[in-house]
Amino acid sequence: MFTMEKLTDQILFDVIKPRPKDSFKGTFGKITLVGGNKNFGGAIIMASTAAVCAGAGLVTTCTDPINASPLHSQLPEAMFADFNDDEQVAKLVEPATTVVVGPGLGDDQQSLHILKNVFAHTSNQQNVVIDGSAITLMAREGLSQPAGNIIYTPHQMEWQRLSGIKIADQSEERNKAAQAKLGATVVLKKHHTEIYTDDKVYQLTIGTPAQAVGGMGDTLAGMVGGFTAEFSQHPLQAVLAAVYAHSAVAEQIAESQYIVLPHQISRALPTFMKKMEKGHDEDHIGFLN
Ligand SMILES: NC(=O)C1=CN([C@@H]2O[C@H](COP(=O)(O)OP(=O)(O)OC[C@H]3O[C@@H](n4cnc5c(N)ncnc54)[C@H](OP(=O)(O)O)[C@@H]3O)[C@@H](O)[C@H]2O)[C@@H](O)CC1
Ligand SMILES: Nc1ncnc2c1ncn2[C@@H]1O[C@H](COP(=O)(O)OP(=O)(O)O)[C@@H](O)[C@H]1O
Ligand SMILES: [Mg+2]
Repeated sequence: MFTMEKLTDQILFDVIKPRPKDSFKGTFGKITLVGGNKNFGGAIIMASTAAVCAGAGLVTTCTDPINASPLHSQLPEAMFADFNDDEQVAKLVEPATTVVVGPGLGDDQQSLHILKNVFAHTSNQQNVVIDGSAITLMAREGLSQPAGNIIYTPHQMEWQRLSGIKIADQSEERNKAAQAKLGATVVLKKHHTEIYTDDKVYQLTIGTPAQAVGGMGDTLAGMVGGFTAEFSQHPLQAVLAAVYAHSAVAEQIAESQYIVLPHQISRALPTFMKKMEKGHDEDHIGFLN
């Protein structure tokens, strides 16, 4: 048996620091997100919003062209590329600090083609966040894991598809063994999300059913992408901080709302992170206040 390490707000203070004065957007990483077919444009827009609001330096969204105007009307900070243009996607994937693939990608032949193209152009220097449809497609098609520091963000059914472990059988021990085989970080999303890494298993002890809303995981994928791009010196710490911040902000919003809209978490992030950069102080009664 492994003992899960419970995450605390310390992870936020460890990761979120004042920005160096001598910096520019390139200091905070480039992120390329790929997803959002004709039906699931919202997913990649939510992921991209999370990445921008988390503070990634430059954000590019590769998606179906039908999503270009909705993307820009919500988020002019993001650049757009057509996810069907293999060459352009390759050019955007290669230099990225972090690639996020899967939110709303879909699971048809076009989605599979796009995923294979992305996987062919990642490298070991990059963080690659694999979410949603990309996990489902990998499992169904038996695709090899691409190069990179791989971070999977499955919900329990996606993890069942990827690991072969039925939801009812997803024990810490079995999950850890499956993670070790993959050699990747696995963020197993649920109430009290678990993060499986090479060395340790971490557990989130915050989070609320007010988060059980479509798009909540898309938002997390964008935050994990944003944090790993921005805080790229410590990619694992960045993943843990993103998971923690996602639910900490949600809890704060849920104090006055029955449900939390995923984009509200993203929009609250700049203010939340400003509080975190100050670290603990004597007035620190709880960062939620
Ligand atoms: N606005 C948008 O554009 C949105 C786009 N989205 C995009 O849609 C794509 C498909 O993703 P997906 O998660 O919706 O579907 P899929 O992978 O088939 O899994 C669902 C199946 O698994 C089952 N299930 C069992 N346990 C579960 C658990 N703990 N958590 C979740 N599911 C669980 C579940 O059971 P049921 O709920 O039916 O009882 C059902 O049978 C993906 O690319 C995503 O990014 C969404 O983010 C929504 C907003
Ligand atoms: N009851 C709950 N308590 C805490 N967190 C939850 C709860 N239900 C869902 N979540 C969170 O919401 C997110 C759902 O992810 P996912 O199913 O991939 O959503 P989507 O694909 O619709 O964006 C995860 O981060 C999960 O931990
Ligand atoms: Mg999801």
